[in-house]
Amino acid sequence: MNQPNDTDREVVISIRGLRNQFGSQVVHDNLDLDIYRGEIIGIVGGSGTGKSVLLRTIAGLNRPKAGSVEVLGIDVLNAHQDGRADAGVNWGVMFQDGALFSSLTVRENVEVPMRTVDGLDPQLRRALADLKISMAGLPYFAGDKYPSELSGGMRKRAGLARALALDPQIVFLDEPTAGLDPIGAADFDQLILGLSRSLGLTVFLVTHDLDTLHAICDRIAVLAEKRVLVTGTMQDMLTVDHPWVHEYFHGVRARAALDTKAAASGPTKD
Ligand SMILES: Nc1ncnc2c1ncn2[C@@H]1O[C@H](COP(=O)(O)OP(=O)(O)OP(=O)(O)O)[C@@H](O)[C@H]1O
Repeated sequence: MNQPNDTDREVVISIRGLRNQFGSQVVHDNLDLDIYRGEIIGIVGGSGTGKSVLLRTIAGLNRPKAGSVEVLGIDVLNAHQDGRADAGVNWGVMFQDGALFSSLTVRENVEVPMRTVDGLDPQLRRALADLKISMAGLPYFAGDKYPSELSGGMRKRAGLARALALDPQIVFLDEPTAGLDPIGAADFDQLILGLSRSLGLTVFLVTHDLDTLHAICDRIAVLAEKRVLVTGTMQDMLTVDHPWVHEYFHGVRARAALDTKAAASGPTKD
């Protein structure tokens, strides 16, 4: 279910024939996926279908058994060290709980990736970290706080600030709205949408959150049967004849998410 102009779009992540296996458990088998520049793609699938493993594989944190993963033209599985480093600075990862270093302040956490940049003046590094902290929607004083002093939502924003540290072209977000209240989740969605549109960021978003899919995702990729079963818009998903996909996009929670979206769009004209 490709969009009509998919062939004209720049592919920034290309996955072919991916196989991930742990012991006898095959998680992905012959998985293919293309991701386009500037899009927000939501990765959905039942529990254990390998959404996080896919994220980790693309980000070079998990070595697959077979297949190819190209990010921004670099073969990340076989790139020599320099090539891998080049690709690495072009993406940032935000894990579910922010995965911050507890012994460092938020600012110091955001500065960690920046320390890989040779010759960066410490004062400038600090100022850049403060910029990322405010881009992630945190108040100015958050930079001096330790992760334990922040709410869960603020920790996620701090994790996002760190993912943005090196001005990446792609960000990987693992269930960014999990554990947030509905208002906090909606705010986070809008933050991601704003960053993607203003910076041209490509966003790879693992989520279970139907509101997020409705609110900000340009495309959705469904993981099932060890591969990407289908990709397309939310509208496309409603027509997919597969038991899990049908239940997910037509179930009670899906209807509630549709109602939320309709309410957010305001009254329709007759
Ligand atoms: N390092 C690992 N070693 C062994 N098994 C693993 C490893 N990483 C993931 N798995 C297994 O791979 C499967 C897919 O895991 P993954 O975390 O990607 O699922 P998921 O789709 O993100 O699930 P959920 O929606 O519940 O978060 C699971 O059965 C998990 O136990």
